[in-house]
Amino acid sequence: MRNPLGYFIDPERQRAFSAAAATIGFFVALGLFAGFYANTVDNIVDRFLNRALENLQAPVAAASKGFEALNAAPRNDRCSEELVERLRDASFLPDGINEFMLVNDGKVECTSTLGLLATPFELGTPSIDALPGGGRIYRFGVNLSALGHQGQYASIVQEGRFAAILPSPDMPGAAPSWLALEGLAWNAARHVPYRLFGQVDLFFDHQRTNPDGGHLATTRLLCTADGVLCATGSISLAELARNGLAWGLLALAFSALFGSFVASRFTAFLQRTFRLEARLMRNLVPDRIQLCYQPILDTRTRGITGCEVLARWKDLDGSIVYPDRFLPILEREKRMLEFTRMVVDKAWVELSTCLPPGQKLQVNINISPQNVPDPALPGLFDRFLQEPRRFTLAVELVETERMSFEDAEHLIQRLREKGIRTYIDDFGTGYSNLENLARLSVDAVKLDKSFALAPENSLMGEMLEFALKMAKAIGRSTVVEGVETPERFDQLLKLSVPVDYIQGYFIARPVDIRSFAAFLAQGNSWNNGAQQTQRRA
Ligand SMILES: Nc1nc2c(ncn2[C@@H]2O[C@@H]3COP(=O)(O)O[C@H]4[C@@H](O)[C@H](n5cnc6c(=O)[nH]c(N)nc65)O[C@@H]4COP(=O)(O)O[C@H]3[C@H]2O)c(=O)[nH]1
Repeated sequence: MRNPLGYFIDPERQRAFSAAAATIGFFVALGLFAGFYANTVDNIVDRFLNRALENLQAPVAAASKGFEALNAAPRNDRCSEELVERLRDASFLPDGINEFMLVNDGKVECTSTLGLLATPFELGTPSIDALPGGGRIYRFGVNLSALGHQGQYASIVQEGRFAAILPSPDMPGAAPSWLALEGLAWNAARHVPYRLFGQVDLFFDHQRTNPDGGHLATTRLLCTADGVLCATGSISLAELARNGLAWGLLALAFSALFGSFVASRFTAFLQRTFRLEARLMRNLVPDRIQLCYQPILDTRTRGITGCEVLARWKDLDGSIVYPDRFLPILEREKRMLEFTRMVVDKAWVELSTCLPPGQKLQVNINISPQNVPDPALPGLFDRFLQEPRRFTLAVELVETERMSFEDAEHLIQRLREKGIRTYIDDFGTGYSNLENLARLSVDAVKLDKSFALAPENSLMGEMLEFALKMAKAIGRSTVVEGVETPERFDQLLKLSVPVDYIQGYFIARPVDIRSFAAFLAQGNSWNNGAQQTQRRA
């Protein structure tokens, strides 16, 4: 079954996952910024509403007391010395910082500080807000210089005939441009709200659109516990966006940066976790090793007398990885003995169960130069050696500059004592040469496939016969690999120096154990290549 992790191997998919990670990173960062900004806005609104409420409480309390005292008296409809005195008394109540006055038909007739006015002061119609329940509120901003009060006052509130001037609530620091505020003193008993300052109707807008006082609403309301004082704040989203544009752009840029940072970390993580090396190291298990068997033809009997065991590794996505890619990694990670053990064990299981008991076969196993000095290596082949009637073993080793002659010769001797043959593989390439070959007492030489694959009249082609002669001269058996065509096959059989064994696609490609067993069962015989080719055609 395909391992789901195999999905992550493909670089295209890794890029897609990284792009998704970048998008998530971008939106998370943007969300955090937005959350932080919303929280900051929320805090600012709260701060101003609280401050507004705090600042309203003292003057409103004083005004209420004043109205109570004035309205308690029986006659209060016309100005008189006695009424002015009472206006003054109301003004001097504890915390009484207000100016009280008597208003008839929108005209101030007397005040606590000016007494009886010779000319009644017109409060003016535009300042009156009509409210549900019949209340009347004079809007702030009336110029009261004529009453002797310099500058602007926040509000004139009126109950019945009496009115009071409430100073603008003391707001330390101006509210931001995106926040409009309104303060009301709500006389619940009489259903009369006195608007004390701010933008008209915010309170009623809020009541209309947010009956439950929704937290995320663009208007917010804060009232004292007794419900008498309320401050309403309204947030202008357009103004807020304009105001926060620079921060917004910065947040976008930072979020994009963060997104690309997340993507780069995620890509690095995927590449680290799913690079071939990491995949192989985590999954070097027998189940992932696949073996192929390539037949080896004995030129004297023209029959298949042996096979080379060739390993592949099955990747997480089910694809097959060839030795040229995974062997260098296993060498680097010093896992070659473990790997060779798995190959030998698996080859034993497959060959001993799938081949008929009467089938005699030489099994050629590749080993790594890293295995050569390892004293544990010869012991790996014991199971094969217990069935000498079925299997003989040969170990193929490639010469490298890293391999010491002493170690190699020691291994060859130990293997020979156990009845195992040794082959020099890929002779003619890399580090291998005739001098080295003569010094090692191997049983056979496998000429590198580049000899057989070379065009007939090329230098390499000519060298093939020469290399065979030299190998024969020092008493080694010979194997020619890489025979792909009937012409090359025929040509090899006609050489003055006979080749002992032939291996290559012309005989058969490396195949799995079932196909190999079927191939052997056919009992093909290669009397000559042309005949074989015709038979196959
Ligand atoms: N073009 C062409 N190629 C042919 C022909 N006949 C065979 N070959 C290929 O040549 C390679 C022969 O194996 P090698 O020289 O031992 O070279 C092997 C061997 O050195 C190493 N190797 C394979 N399996 C193992 C293993 O289990 N252990 C170790 N240590 N090395 C292994 O990997 C090398 C490559 O193995 P493969 O990729 O299987 O490649 C194989 C085989 O598929 C042909 O007619 N034409």
